[in-house]
Amino acid sequence: MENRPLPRPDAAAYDAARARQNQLTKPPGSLGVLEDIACRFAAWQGRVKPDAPNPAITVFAADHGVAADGVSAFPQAVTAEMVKNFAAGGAAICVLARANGARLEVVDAGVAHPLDPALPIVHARVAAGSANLAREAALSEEQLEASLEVGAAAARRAVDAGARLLVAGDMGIGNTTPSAALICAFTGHGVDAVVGRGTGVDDAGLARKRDAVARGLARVAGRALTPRQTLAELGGLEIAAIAGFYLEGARRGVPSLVDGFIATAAALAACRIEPLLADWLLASHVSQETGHALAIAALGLSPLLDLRLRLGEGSGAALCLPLIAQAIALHNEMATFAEAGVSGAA
Ligand SMILES: O=C(O)c1ccc[n+]([C@@H]2O[C@H](COP(=O)([O-])O)[C@@H](O)[C@H]2O)c1
Ligand SMILES: Cc1cc2nc[nH]c2cc1C
Repeated sequence: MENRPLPRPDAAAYDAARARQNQLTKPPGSLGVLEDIACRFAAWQGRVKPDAPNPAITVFAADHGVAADGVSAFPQAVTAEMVKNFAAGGAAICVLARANGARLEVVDAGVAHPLDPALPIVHARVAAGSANLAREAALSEEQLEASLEVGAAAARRAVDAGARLLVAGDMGIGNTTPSAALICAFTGHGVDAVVGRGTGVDDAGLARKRDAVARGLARVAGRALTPRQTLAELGGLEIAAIAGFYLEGARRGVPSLVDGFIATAAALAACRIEPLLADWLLASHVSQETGHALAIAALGLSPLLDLRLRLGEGSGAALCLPLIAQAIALHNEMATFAEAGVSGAA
C-alpha cells in the first residue's frame, strides 16, 4: 500500500457550509449533528453544497487462529457459511444495502474454509486465517502488507464506481478478540474495560477471551512496536484490510463511516499509522460490545446512533445512511431566510 500523505479536508468549504447553515430557515444550530455532518461533507468534497454520498459498502471476511481457544459462541465454519449468505443476498447487510441503494461488495481476505471460486465475491484471500495472537504474531509482515492492499484495492474500486462515502463491514468468527487486543494496545485501556461477549459467549468463554487478549498483550508489552507491527501482532486479515480501505479512501478524498467494534479497532490502527485519517472518519453507532465507546472516544468521534447493535457486517453504518443523505438534502435544498422572505433573529 502507498505511503503517500493524506489530503486535508477543505477548511474554506467547511466555513462556507457553516455560513450557509446559519442562513437556512431555522434557528441556527437547530438541526444539531445533521448540520455538522453536512459541513463535514462540504469540507470533504471541497464545495459548499456537497453531492449525495452514493455510498459503497464492502464486507471483508476472514478467520482467526485465536478462535481455537474457545473465544466465540459460534464455530469457525460460520465465517465461510456467512460469506455464502452474503453472496446469496440473505444477510442483514444485504437487506440494508438494498434498502439504501448502496453498492455492496464482499471480499474474502482470509477465510479458513476454501470458498468456491465461482462464488460472486472478490477472491483476495491472503492466508487461510490468521495465526493465534495469544501465542504468536497474528500476521506476518508480508500478510499485513497484502491485507492492507486488499482493502486499498477495494476502496479504489468503490471510488472508481462513484462512491463519495465508504462503509467497511466485517465478518470473522473470533474477530472481537483481536479487535479488543488492538483497542487495548492502542488506547492503553485494560482488558476488563474492553473485552466483551462478542456473539454471546458465556462467562467461561468471556474468561478465555480475556485470557487470550492478556496473553497477546503480554507478548508485545515492552517492545517498541510501530503501529503497523502492533496491527500485525494482534490484528487479523479482514481488520488490516479495513484499515487499508479507510486509508486509501481518504487518500482519494473519500470519507468513511465507521461501523462497530471491529471496524473501530481497524480505524484506530489506521489512525495510528496515519493520524490525518481521523479527519476523514464518521462514527455510525455505539455497539453493545464492551469497550466500543472507549474506542470511539479514542478516535475523537461521537456515534450517531445507539440501537444496542452488536452484529458487524457494516450494519450499523448502513442504518445511518438515510440520516446522512437527509442531512445533505436539508443543507442543499432548504431555503435561506432571504430566499423565503422570513425574518432572521432579532
Ligand atoms: O461490530 C460489532 O460491534 C460486533 C460485535 C460483536 C460481534 N460482531 C460480529 O460477530 C463476529 C465476532 O464475534 P465473536 O464472538 O466470534 O468474536 C464477527 O463476525 C463480527 O462481525 C460484531
Ligand atoms: C450468524 C452470524 C452472522 C454474523 N454476521 C456478522 N457476524 C456474525 C456472526 C454470526 C454467528
